[in-house]
Order: sequence, then C-alpha cells, then structure tokens
Amino acid sequence: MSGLAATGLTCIKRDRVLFDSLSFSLQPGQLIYLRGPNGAGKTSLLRILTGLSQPDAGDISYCGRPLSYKFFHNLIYLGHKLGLSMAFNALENLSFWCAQHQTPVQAPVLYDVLNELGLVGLEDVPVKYLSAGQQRRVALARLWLKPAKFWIMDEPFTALDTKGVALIEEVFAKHINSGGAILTTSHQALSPRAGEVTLFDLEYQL
Ligand SMILES: Nc1ncnc2c1ncn2[C@@H]1O[C@H](COP(=O)(O)OP(=O)(O)OP(=O)(O)O)[C@@H](O)[C@H]1O
Repeated sequence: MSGLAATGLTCIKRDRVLFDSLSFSLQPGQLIYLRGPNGAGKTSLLRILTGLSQPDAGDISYCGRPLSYKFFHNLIYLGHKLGLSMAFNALENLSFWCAQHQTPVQAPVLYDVLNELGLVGLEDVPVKYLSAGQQRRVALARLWLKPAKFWIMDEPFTALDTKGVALIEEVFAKHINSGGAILTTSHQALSPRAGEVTLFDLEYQL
C-alpha cells in the first residue's frame, strides 16, 4: 500500500461533529483539492493528517503503517499561518527551516529560489516589513527547498497576486508530474494550470 490513507476519521470540536467515518487516500501523482465553507473542518482534517492533532476515531497510515518519521521526512506541511519569525529575514527564516528539516541547503540555492519568487533585493529585510504577499512567498519558498513527496497545504494562495498564484499552480503541476502528491485547501478555484485535480468536498455539519 503506497501513499497516505485515512480510515474512518471522526473529528468533534465543542460538541459539533465536523466529520464522521471519513475515509480516503492521497497517492503519488495525485492533487486533491479540499473544498468547504468556513468552519467545515478543513484545517482540523489537515492537522490530523499531518499528525499535529489526534482524531476522535479512525486511523492514518503511510504505506500501510502508522505515521512515523518516514512520513514526516517526506512531508511539507504549510499551515494557513505563515510559520515565519517576523524578526528574521527571508534567508534566516528559510535557513532555519531547512536546518529543522535536516535539509542541507547552500546559499546560492536559496538565492535562486528567492529569485524565482521575486524576492531578490528583499532577502535581508525582516519579514515583518514585507507585504502580505511577499511574506506568503517566503513561506512558499519551502516547496523548492525540501525534496518531500507529500505536500499538505492550507490556503497557500492567500495574499498572492495573479502571477504568484500562477507560479504556485505551475509548481503543483510539476510536482505531480514527477510523482509527488498534494492535498490543498483554497477558497479560490484552482485553474487548469495546476493539472488534473481530484475534488474533495467537506460539508458544514450542523
Ligand atoms: N482547538 C479547537 N477547539 C475548539 N474548537 C475548534 C478548535 N479547532 C477548530 N475548532 C472549531 O472547529 C470548526 C472547524 O474549524 P476549522 O479551522 O477546521 O475549519 P475550516 O474548514 O478550516 O475553516 P476556514 O475555511 O474558515 O479556514 C470551527 O467551528 C472551529 O471553531
């Protein structure tokens, strides 16, 4: 069994059942677009899938086994918060993140990625002085830096301009074509540029 599989997942928050007996899998070469209204439970589901929180019932497995370092080593999780230090600049933030993820990176590679994201010239500016879209670009630079097969992302397009959205959709398509797997939420539709998409709708349960 390859990929990430969820079986019988149930999540309850403040006495409300967000989802119940949910089963699905994310396989290499697949882009799943998780949709749903505010409060449906998308973030709660992503947090369970990435091991950040526990379901009230059900199991998650990776290649047929419980989640372990093998999965985390092969995962990039980008939450809807940026996960950046506002006092650090882009280079410092990304170097720190790479060290945390045991992903050695050379300065020229970091500059190339910042160039790709239109951030050259801003690399030594504390992130708190960047625009919202520029901050999002710094957070998304991680996609270029860690050779992880599984990308799980919560609203990665927030604050990006149209060129930024197009750039990320193209990176999605490239990742999928090279055998990667993506699960992402977004409140805006993915364009065909992102490639073939599997829709996954989470309804708001009263
Ligand atoms: N730790 C928590 N404690 C209590 N309630 C929580 C907790 N986390 C989430 N919730 C509740 O669970 C519900 C689902 O939240 P969640 O963030 O998963 O939704 P979402 O689908 O990602 O929404 P959005 O589109 O607004 O980001 C919300 O009503 C929220 O208040």
